[in-house]
Amino acid sequence: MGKYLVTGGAGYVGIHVVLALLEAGHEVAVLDNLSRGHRKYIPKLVEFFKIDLADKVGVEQVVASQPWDGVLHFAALSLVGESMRDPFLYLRQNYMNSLNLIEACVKHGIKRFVFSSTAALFGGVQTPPIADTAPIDPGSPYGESKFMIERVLVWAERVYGMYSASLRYFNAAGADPKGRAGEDHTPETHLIPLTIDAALGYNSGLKVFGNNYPTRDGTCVRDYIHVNDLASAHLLAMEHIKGRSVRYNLGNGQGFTNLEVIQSVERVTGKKVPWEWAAPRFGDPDVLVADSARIRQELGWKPEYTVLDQIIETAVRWRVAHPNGYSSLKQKLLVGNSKHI
Ligand SMILES: NC(=O)c1ccc[n+]([C@@H]2O[C@H](COP(=O)([O-])OP(=O)(O)OC[C@H]3O[C@@H](n4cnc5c(N)ncnc54)[C@H](O)[C@@H]3O)[C@@H](O)[C@H]2O)c1
Ligand SMILES: O=c1ccn([C@@H]2O[C@H](COP(=O)(O)OP(=O)(O)O[C@H]3O[C@H](CO)[C@@H](O)[C@H](O)[C@H]3O)[C@@H](O)[C@H]2O)c(=O)[nH]1
Repeated sequence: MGKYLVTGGAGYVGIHVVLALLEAGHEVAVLDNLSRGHRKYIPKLVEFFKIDLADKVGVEQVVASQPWDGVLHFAALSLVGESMRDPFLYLRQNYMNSLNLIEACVKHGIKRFVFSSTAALFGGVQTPPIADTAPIDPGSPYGESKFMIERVLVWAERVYGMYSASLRYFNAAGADPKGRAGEDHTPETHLIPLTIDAALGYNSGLKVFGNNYPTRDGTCVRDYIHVNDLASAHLLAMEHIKGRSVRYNLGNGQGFTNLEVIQSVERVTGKKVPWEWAAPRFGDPDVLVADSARIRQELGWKPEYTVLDQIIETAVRWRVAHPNGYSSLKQKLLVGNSKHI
């Protein structure tokens, strides 16, 4: 069993990976500044460091404090639309913060590092499905910032021998089937939780961004992967980082249009989703669908949740059980579409 440090472990994907690590019998500590995460649902036995990755000294103290078997790095700003509005924020913060962490890891002899990369590296210009060998062409500063971090990891390996796995996830979706965690961003900007909230009457309705993309119904296509399947990939990657670094595309291999997501939510909830057309969101790639053949072959990874309705059903169950998200005190705000970024 190992002891792992998880940055961004109070966030949506991070919390699910923390739970999976604990279930596998590992010890876990979380480093998070709580800017976009939730302290409340981190299990009590998990050591917690409230630190901003921009705090180079504080980050190094945490990395040096214990003999970590590995570091999993989720903490980041991660919204495509926001990054188009404030590109330098993303380029600076994601890159510099990760540099602080990676430098500390190298200095203190961390041997295994798993990094949350993204499908946004590809910009949607390739013919789907997109393999991990496809040319990199980020369509947003967010995607570019993640590519910059992948390059830092290349040099951390070449010069210092720190091996890493960069997992390029497509769209994370769903919630812990045991109901311990789910998606709760403020404001929420992601399609699936906003569509569910629209169906449940928790927001004023969904705006669908763009109807003129070169796809089967004119709306963008995404590949939705369940957070627990992402979590199992992280555990496998951590076990297998030995003697070389890897980069894997991680998705289900099936693309769904935004309108198909609405239809799925309607099937699962049995309710109509109120929605209307809105202007395209700057920076959105047309189609992102993964070819994950390499992680399947090399690590034996296999997603458990392959049907969109099944993925959405876990998210709906969590949302119905937690209408106020993680905070029992939080007032329900109509943030769905009025404040999208
Ligand atoms: N959600 C997706 O669909 C998706 C897809 C591909 C890649 N990713 C990547 O996965 C990771 C997790 O995504 P998520 O959806 O869980 O995001 P999230 O916003 O829910 O979680 C990010 C966490 O990082 C923390 N954080 C942010 N900046 C920090 C800083 N400077 N110092 C310390 N902590 C900080 C936040 O408080 C939050 O808890 C991100 O790196 C994201 O880019 C997400
Ligand atoms: O109110 C909304 C919100 C979203 N969308 C559309 O829904 C699709 C999916 O958008 P969203 O759920 O915001 O996810 P992405 O922008 O695809 O980005 C997610 O997936 C990427 C990987 O593909 C990750 O890197 C990002 O961190 C993560 O936010 C896009 O076409 C959006 O334009 C709408 O039409 N209306």
